Amino acid sequence: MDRVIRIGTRGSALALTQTQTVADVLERAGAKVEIVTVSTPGDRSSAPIAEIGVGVFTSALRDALAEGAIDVAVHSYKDLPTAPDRRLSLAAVPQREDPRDALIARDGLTLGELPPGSRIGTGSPRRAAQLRALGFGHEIVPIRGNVDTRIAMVTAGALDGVVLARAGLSRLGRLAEITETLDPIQMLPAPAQGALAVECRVDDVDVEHLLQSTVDDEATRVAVAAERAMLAALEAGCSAPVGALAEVVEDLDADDRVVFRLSLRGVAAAYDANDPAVVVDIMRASATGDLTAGEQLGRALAAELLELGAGVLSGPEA
Ligand SMILES: NCc1[nH]cc(CCC(=O)O)c1CC(=O)O
Repeated sequence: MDRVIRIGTRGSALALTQTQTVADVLERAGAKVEIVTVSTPGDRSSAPIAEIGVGVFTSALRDALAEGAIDVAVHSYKDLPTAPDRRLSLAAVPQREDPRDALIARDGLTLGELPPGSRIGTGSPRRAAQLRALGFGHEIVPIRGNVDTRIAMVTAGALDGVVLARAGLSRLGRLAEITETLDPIQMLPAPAQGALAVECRVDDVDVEHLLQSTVDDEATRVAVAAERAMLAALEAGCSAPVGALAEVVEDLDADDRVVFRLSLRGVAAAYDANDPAVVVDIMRASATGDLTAGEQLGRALAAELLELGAGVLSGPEA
């Protein structure tokens, strides 16, 4: 392909590094690329995400792509709304980084070592609900800002710890500051955490084929599809807490032959109808299914979580 492929990204350090990894793969495949920074309302506002809505980081990038200002958009997959954008093709999902959350705390401490009343910063209802459910008696402090800003709150002593995606810390070269990587048994990550979504225009078949043949990772795509199907089936149009993690695992079939299956774990909250931030209980469930039926597995797990009581709690008079 002779044309220069313009790859659009947000301007944060995190977005720029993850976009560079996609640009590197394309360049190694012989393509000519150029990185274009697009400013989004999510970058300009410091209001809580629950107020400004999902899609604040991704819709400006999607519009720029659909309008032809860029040819490829690289998103943090977990920031993409579940509703498809018919103007675009999700051409590639690169190999995922470690999807787990991580704690950066004062004095090298882990969650269990931080005393009751310790101030833990997170802006994520999912992380807040799971932190509370651990029963350590920590105070959850709502925060926003980029990764550097959040870590600085611990360094400056305003917080005892912050919980962040390990993948983001890895991409920014800050893994050494992690004091505990949180086991998914305690803290299930956001659906698609650690994964990127690489989009092009739906009619740009040259770029679509290039992305599919160079950047896409089949195992990641399958796992993330299951997690996102679970999320979509649980979504009631608010940013209520949902966590999910799908992994390809080895299993034995009836004849003791090794087969690969998809394991999916999920967590969802029962929350107040008037205020999704008021979480009354959280439910966990898990299931294993066929590698080719990830989305079905995701929907089945969502149904199980709803059965257990996840979702909007109706008031006594409702
Ligand atoms: N919510 C913002 C966001 N979107 C993607 C990442 C990290 C990288 C990733 O999960 O792919 C982060 C920061 C964080 O949650 O700590």
